[in-house]
Amino acid sequence: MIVFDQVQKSYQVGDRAIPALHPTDMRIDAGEVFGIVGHSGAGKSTLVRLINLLERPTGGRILVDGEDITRYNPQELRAFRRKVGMIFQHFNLLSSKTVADNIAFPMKLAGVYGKTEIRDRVEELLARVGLTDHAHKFPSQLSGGQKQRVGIARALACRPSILLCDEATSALDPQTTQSVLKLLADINRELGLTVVLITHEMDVVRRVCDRVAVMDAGRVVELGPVSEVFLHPQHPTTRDFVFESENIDHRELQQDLQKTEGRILRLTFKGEATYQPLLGSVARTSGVDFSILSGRIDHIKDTPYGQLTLSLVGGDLAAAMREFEAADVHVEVLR
Ligand SMILES: Nc1ncnc2c1ncn2[C@@H]1O[C@H](COP(=O)(O)OP(=O)(O)OP(=O)(O)O)[C@@H](O)[C@H]1O
Repeated sequence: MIVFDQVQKSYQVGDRAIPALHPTDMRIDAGEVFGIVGHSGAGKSTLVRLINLLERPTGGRILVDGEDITRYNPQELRAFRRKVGMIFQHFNLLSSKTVADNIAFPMKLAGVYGKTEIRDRVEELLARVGLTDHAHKFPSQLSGGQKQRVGIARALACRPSILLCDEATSALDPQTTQSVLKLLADINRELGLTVVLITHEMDVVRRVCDRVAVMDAGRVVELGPVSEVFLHPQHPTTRDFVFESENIDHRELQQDLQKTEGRILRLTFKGEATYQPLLGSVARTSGVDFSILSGRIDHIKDTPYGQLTLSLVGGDLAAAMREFEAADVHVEVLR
């Protein structure tokens, strides 16, 4: 488990201290995929680089499995860093080394692994990321997705318990993004390692994360399970991210709503409720007429969800709302 206890970070630029992370309390559980979302400059990279002390906090304590890592001596810090792998947006591979040598590099650098152990581990990792046939190629001969797979294999070389991903899919096309995210999800599930993932796309969070922190101007402004934060965003920054990921133009939506009669509800279905033929039965029993203004069905990690915006006229509205709620549907009155 990673615990931030009043952690803060300012960068010294000349005689000015620029605050990048205001005092922050936060917990990342062992074995979860934890997303950090925010606009450029919000402080995401700073927060993540504090976890392996690539940046040192200017205040507060960072506890990993109960130990304050800011108090480690250089030897303890070197051993700790082997337990934390990292992957980057632009892969950061060594262009003069082959795929196999890139993966072996952190093990050689650590100086604590034998030759056979390194060779076996590289072979195992090449198979794990699906690059066995590319072992002797150089990074320039690989696609973006393949380069990131090398980055992932290299990050896993020393068997870390934490994997930090800094915009790991931002340079990839949508299809390659999906396959890299699937690989990260598989690794998290099979190896049980904690994944901390920075992104500016809520869609990435929706696909793989268990919990998410939303950052704005050096502060965590919202934090919770993805299903809560994604389906019921509270902070304006979070709402912007969710609307953006759903391609909703908020102004257009407001204009559409103004043209519509009656009560406007947003219904959120989760899990099995997503597939129930509920609208017809509610309309029949309550006598309410409805028209659908917008709707979508998708998944949050493996859980299906649906969201419908409806306008309702006539009938017994209170009875309709009771029936929705009894079926575990979250009802939000928009107007
Ligand atoms: N080494 C540095 N020296 C001075 N200021 C820095 C340094 N690194 C980051 N900052 C500043 O700290 C703030 C947070 O930066 P950070 O890189 O953590 O944000 P971010 O959310 O990761 O942004 P991006 O998505 O663009 O990478 C920004 O105002 C940035 O300009």
